[in-house]
Formats: sequence, C-alpha cells, structure tokens
Amino acid sequence: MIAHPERKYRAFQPVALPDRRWPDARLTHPPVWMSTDLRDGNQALIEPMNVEKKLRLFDALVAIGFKEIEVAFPSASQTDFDFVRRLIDENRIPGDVTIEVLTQSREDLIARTFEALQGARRAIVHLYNPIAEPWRRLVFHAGRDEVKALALKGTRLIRQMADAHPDTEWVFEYSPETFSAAEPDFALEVVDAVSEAWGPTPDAKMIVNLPATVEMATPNTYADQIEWMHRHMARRDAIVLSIHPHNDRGTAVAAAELALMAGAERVEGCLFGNGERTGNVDLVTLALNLYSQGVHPRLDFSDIDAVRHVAEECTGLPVHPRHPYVGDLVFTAFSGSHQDAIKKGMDARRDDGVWEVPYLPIDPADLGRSYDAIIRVNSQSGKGGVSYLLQHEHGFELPRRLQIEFSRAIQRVSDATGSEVTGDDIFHLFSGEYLEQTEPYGYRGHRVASGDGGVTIEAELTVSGQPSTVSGRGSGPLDAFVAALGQPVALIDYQEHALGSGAAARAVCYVEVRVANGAPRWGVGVDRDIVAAALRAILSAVNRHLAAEAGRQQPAPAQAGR
Ligand SMILES: CC(=O)SCCNC(=O)CCNC(=O)[C@H](O)C(C)(C)COP(=O)(O)OP(=O)(O)OC[C@H]1O[C@@H](n2cnc3c(N)ncnc32)[C@H](O)[C@@H]1OP(=O)(O)O
Ligand SMILES: CC(C)C(=O)C(=O)O
Repeated sequence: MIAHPERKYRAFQPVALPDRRWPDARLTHPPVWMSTDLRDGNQALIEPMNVEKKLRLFDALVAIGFKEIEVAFPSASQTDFDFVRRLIDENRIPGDVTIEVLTQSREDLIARTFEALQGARRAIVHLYNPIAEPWRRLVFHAGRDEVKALALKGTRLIRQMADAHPDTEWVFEYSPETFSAAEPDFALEVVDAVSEAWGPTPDAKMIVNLPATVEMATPNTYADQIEWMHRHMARRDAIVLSIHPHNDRGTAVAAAELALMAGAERVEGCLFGNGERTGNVDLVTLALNLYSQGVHPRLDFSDIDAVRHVAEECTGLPVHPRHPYVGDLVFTAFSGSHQDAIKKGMDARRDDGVWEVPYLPIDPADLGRSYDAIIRVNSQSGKGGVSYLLQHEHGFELPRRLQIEFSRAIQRVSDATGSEVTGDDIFHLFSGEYLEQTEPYGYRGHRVASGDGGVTIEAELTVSGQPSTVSGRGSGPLDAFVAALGQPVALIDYQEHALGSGAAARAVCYVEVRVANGAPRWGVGVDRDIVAAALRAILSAVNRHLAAEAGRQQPAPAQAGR
C-alpha cells in the first residue's frame, strides 16, 4: 500500500439528491428476479460451464422459481449458441419462464443472437454498451454522441430483427453498462433516447437495467443514482426498472436492497454471489433477507443444501462456510454465551410459531437444515452448549449445577486438545465421568421393604470387585441406602426424568451429595428401575468423591454460578 492513496485514487462524486425518498421506503414485496448465473456467472468462471452443466443449472433455477433467466451470450461461443438451441429445440423452457440473452451493439453479433433464438416462444434480448467517461475515452475513443449512437444503432437493429420474427414475443432490455460510474445526465440522455427508439408502452414494457458494473461507492450512493433515474426517466410507466449490482466493495446486497427501496423493480444477480471479480449480487441472500422480514421472496430455498450442491458442481466454486444462510457454519454457535441464549430460545419456542431464537435470524429448518449443527463445542464454549448437546443428542437434562461441574471437565479437554469436542465425545466423557464410576462401589441389585413407618433396604454391591450385601434403614430408599453404605453422605439435591419413551424407556437420576466435609459432588445413574437409578447415582457421587480424595482423579468441585 502507498502512503498517500489520495494521490492515486479519486473519491466518487455522488449525484445530488437532497430530497431523496428511499430512506423511508420499506421492502414489502419481492422484486422480479432475474438469474444471470448462466451468463454473467458463467463468463466469470475459470472453466465456463459446458452444455450439460448449463442444462443442470437451468433446471435448478427453474425449480427454485426464477421466471427470467439469462441463459447465454449466444454470439460469443458455440457452446452458448448450442445451449440456447437445446433449450428451444428440446422444449425445455416452461411456459411461465422467459429466457434472456445478451449481445453487444454489433450487427453480426445481433444477427447471430436472433439466429440462436429462432422459434422461442418469448425471449428477452439484452443489449449493452458501456457509457461512463473512462470507457468512452480509454476503450472506445469516442465522445458522448458516438456512444449514444452505438446504443441507438443496436436498439434499431434489434427492433428490425424482432419485427422480422413476429412469432416470438420479444422483450427488449437495455443496459447502459458502467452506469454506476457514469455521469447521471448522460445516463439519462442515453436511456431516454433508447426508450424513445424502442417505443415501449405500459402494456409492452421494456426493461432498463442500471448496472453497478463496478461498485463505485457506498450503497446509499447507488440508491441515490437509482432514485434519480426513477424520478427523471421518460416513459417511466412503460419501463421495468432493473438493477444489476456487482460486489467490488462487498456491499452489493446492501446496494440492491437500497436500490429497490429507491424504485427499482427487478434484480439481476447470481446464486451465492458468483460473477465477475467479487461477484454479482447474491440472490439467495437478498431473497432470504426478505424472508427473514416476513416477506415471501417467491423463490424456493427450502432445500438450500441441494441448491448449493448444484451450484458448486456446475461452477466449480465452493461456497464459503460463513456465507449467509447457506454456509456450513452459519447456524452454528461455538461461543458459550451464544449457546446459552440459543438453548434458552430453543427451549422457549412459542406455540404461535413466531421465531424468536437469539442469534438465529431464521429457523434453519425452513431451509432444510437440521438443528444438529446449531451448537458445536470447543474451548470457547460453555455449559449451555455442552448441556444442549447432551440433551439434544442423548436426552440428558442436566441440573444447572451439574452442567457447571461437567462443562469444566469438557473445558479441560478442549483446552488440552485445542479441537472441537463432538456430541459423541461429550457423551463419552459424561459416561466416563459419571455413569461408569463403579469403583470401589458397584451396583448389582436391591430389595426394599416398608414397615414400622420406615423403609429397609438390602443392596447387592461389588466393593472393590468383591460381591457384598449391605442393608440399612431410613425414612425412604435413598436414606436407607446411605445408611447401608456406612459413609457420611449428605444428600443436597436430587432430580430425575425419563430417558426415552415406550418399552425402551429408562430413568435417569442426578444426585448432588457431600461426603464428610468434602466438596459437593454430582453422581448420575441410569436404570430401567427408578430406585435402582437413584442408588447408582449415589454410588457414582460417592465413588467420584473417594477417587478425588485419593488423588487418583481430579474432578472439578461444583460451585454455584459462574
Ligand atoms: C459487463 C459485462 O459483463 S458485459 C458482458 C461481457 N461478456 C463478455 O465479454 C463475454 C462474451 N464476450 C466475448 O466472448 C467476446 O468479447 C465477443 C465474442 C462478444 C466479441 O469478441 P471480439 O470480437 O473478439 O472482440 P473483443 O471482445 O476483443 O472486443 C472488444 C471490441 O468490441 C467493442 N465493444 C465492446 N463492447 C461493445 C458493445 N457493447 N457494443 C459494441 N461494441 C463493443 C470494443 O470497443 C472492441 O472494439 P475494437 O476491437 O474495435 O477495439
Ligand atoms: C451487461 C451488463 C448488465 C453487465 O453485466 C454489467 O454491467 O455488469
């Protein structure tokens, strides 16, 4: 980088629009969507798509619900020409879908374009020529009049050829390419001249597409340019005002949204933002942004992974894991406080169906994603995430203080390995830490008898591997069992719930105990029989205490809160 960028780069001069209206507008309905994946997206690939890939992507775009699809620049290559022919000859274009093709303002190219479109039921012919000053000066060595004349020449040629093929319903689209970099008065002059030459009517509109061929400035600047044109263009009621934002500054989605607020009615872009350089505007993000505001985009992304799969295979470009709405990680929280909030939000889901889960702007299930990945655990995670996975994947609903105790064990592992701890890892650790604590005391069976206002228990145990029978008396089975153990155990907390349902259901018990003057410690037991589960839990807690005391293990003591 250079020390004085102001000597090398000039700030963009925005159009003057002090009474702009777009900031108060709201997006309440979807625009007309036009996918240019097969044209602008395709021209930007290292290896452009072959006909088979184009057919596959075309079918996917139709299935998503696009009604206008720019399928090719047919005069540019035999592949593109052949592709258009296959679509028409094989009758592959549904009745409610219109194909679009692009051409420069050159007679040979326009003639070839019409050749490609022979027999189409309806087609949009899209003419472009660059109009901004640097392109006029550097690329075309032409003045304003010559550039306008080039646009008019192409328009008239297309009119002639369209009139010569009346069996097709022709729609004309004109793009003053490099509009975003052009002087507004000149853009207006060219567009008005073109629309006058074409002669659109409210019943037979033409499309005026105002591209941010190169994104030049902040999105509000583009919105001002669009509103200015929207307010000044002649024959406005006979024109569909379209936008075509590129993403050079990374703000194409914002620019498109503000431009729609400013009066645009139609958007051209690509799936997942493929396209020249940094890409065209990402139509998936735009559509799902609308959806998240309660506006149905009329595009179907209910199996977004399938759409991604087709796009990746056809373009050869991977979708980034953080890509909005579709990336592998976008519905995943690793950090503790986010996980805590998501878990609470998921637990409190509302009966009226209104989505209100913190940190998740839309329900992953609406896009065909499962909830499996919304919480993943690493060293940034906390008790909320760990207990969510245990609950979601294995059914254990840990009491809060046990969550705290156990998440410390997980933290030690994730800190030591520096890696993700999966749901299976967590269950494995949980099992080892609580369910498999059978030394020195292991449970084999029990009998309970009531009478004389109390309970007597006789329990079959293993003590350091040796079978042993102990018995005791108390106010209830747990009390009696503690007495039978002969250990100074005080029961602090007890919770239970069913694990699974039906014939396979088991009970899980969580007990928090203090043995002698030791720190409070949790134990967990699972059994088909609820009393057996509780006895196993007590043994788990006592064994963990003894192990800690003996220094053979270092389980973290529980502390209230953190
Ligand atoms: C912003 C966009 O994305 S626009 C779409 C751009 N897409 C593409 O470029 C992909 C398809 N294009 C192609 O395959 C080729 O460029 C073709 C087949 C169209 C033309 O190829 P060639 O005839 O070899 O020309 P090449 O691309 O080198 O040409 C540029 C010439 O076209 C002229 N030109 C560029 N745009 C236009 C236009 N819209 N209308 C008329 N002439 C134009 C240039 O001034 C230049 O003329 P010159 O040779 O007299 O200096
Ligand atoms: C042809 C036009 C619309 C284009 O692709 C652009 O300006 O980016």
